[in-house]
Amino acid sequence: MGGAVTAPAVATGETLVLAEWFGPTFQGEGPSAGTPASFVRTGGCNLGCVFCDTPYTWDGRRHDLRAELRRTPVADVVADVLAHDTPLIVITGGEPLLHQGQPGWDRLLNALSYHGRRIEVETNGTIVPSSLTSHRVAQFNCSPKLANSGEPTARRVVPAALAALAATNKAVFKFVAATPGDVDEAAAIVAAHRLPRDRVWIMPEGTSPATVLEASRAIADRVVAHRFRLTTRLHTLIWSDERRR
Ligand SMILES: Nc1nc2[nH]cc(C(=O)O)c2c(=O)[nH]1
Ligand code: SF4
Ligand SMILES: [Mg+2]
Repeated sequence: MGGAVTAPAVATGETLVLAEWFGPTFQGEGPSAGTPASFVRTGGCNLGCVFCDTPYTWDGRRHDLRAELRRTPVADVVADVLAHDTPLIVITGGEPLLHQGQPGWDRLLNALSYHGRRIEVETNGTIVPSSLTSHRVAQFNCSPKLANSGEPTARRVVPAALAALAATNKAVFKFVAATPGDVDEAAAIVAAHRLPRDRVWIMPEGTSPATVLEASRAIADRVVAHRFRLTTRLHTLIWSDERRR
């Protein structure tokens, strides 16, 4: 037990390093696309994909992370997103599961579910979810990265994490693809890790309406051929790469 010098948990614990939180908007990607949603975007990522659309959450070479990221009281974030009055809160990043184990993470999930919000977590599928995370999260939108990310296989495909996510029965698997070959590569990962095929979504790469449409046209036939599901990026079609949309 701590002695008299131990600070009470509330003084130090219930914060998270965040890039931004925003809403109301729509969930733009995956099975819940079109659902009114608010977003909490955490700081930091354990990967560095070449196509990343949020490098300001992790890339200190291109961005001033001391300006972009802030240690934020979770109570402030919860009050703001509840006021947006959306049924869905999407926690994204960066890689949000890096924040597991911090008191602020548990507090965020507990508070949002106490208030009846559906919680989705966008994750790159390389980190095992904790039992509290698995309990509170309604859906993991798990996006294993392909070779087109520029990351080596051993960093981007972590079998134990994929297995743990699949075992929650709350994961959908969303692969970012620009070419038919990317879709085949996704299919190989699905087969190798026995991911549930009826929960696989392919999403076009792109940060503008033109590039999202171009990628969609390039991959559509191959997505059908594999009998996978296709999602678009609604927010990108509408708002391009505007932040906080
Ligand atoms: N509208 C909207 N939907 C999203 N779905 C996943 C997002 C993300 O950045 O992870 C995202 C985002 O940034 N905006
Ligand atoms: S895993 Fe996601 S947030 Fe991290 S670098 Fe890749 S695309 Fe960006
Ligand atoms: Mg985004």
